[in-house]
Amino acid sequence: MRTERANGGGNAVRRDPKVIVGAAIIRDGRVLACARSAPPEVAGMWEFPGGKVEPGETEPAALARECVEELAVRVEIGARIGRDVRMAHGRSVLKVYAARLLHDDEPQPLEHSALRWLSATDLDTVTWLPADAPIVAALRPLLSTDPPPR
Ligand SMILES: Nc1nc2c([nH]c(=O)n2[C@H]2C[C@H](O)[C@@H](COP(=O)(O)OP(=O)(O)OP(=O)(O)O)O2)c(=O)[nH]1
Repeated sequence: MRTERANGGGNAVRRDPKVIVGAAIIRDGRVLACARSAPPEVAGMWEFPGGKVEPGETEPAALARECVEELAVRVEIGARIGRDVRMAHGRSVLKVYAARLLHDDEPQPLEHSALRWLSATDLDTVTWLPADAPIVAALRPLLSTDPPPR
């Protein structure tokens, strides 16, 4: 969907919403949650790794790039999780994809203040960014309800 806004001459111009992609990296029935370190308004809230899709970039390519930049991991991108989530009064849209780690890469918190692997029963123990709520709900059935391995 596109949004309409008037330009300086009073004509309507169409502007596509900015696409933000997130990766729900799942390993052993747990999803990787990342605590934002900035900006201050959302620091300490949890999200899926990802970011803005750059011009000319596909959504999976953007996710692969962001996972290297933020976590130093290589990932395979899978199916969409949940629906498109409109943010910022429709100026941006969040799209989350399932992902799995490749080559036994281990995520490093290069840009986040903390990382956690969450099972279905752990999902509500962190405060997610508000836009992530429908994604978290859609993710829950895909995760383990088992207690963590000892
Ligand atoms: N990565 C990510 N961003 C999310 C999620 N949920 C959510 O509301 N957002 C919002 C927070 C930010 O306003 C925006 C993503 O911006 P960002 O700053 O992480 O993106 P980026 O890495 O491309 O940013 P930049 O370096 O270009 O500034 O989307 C989520 O689960 N993952």
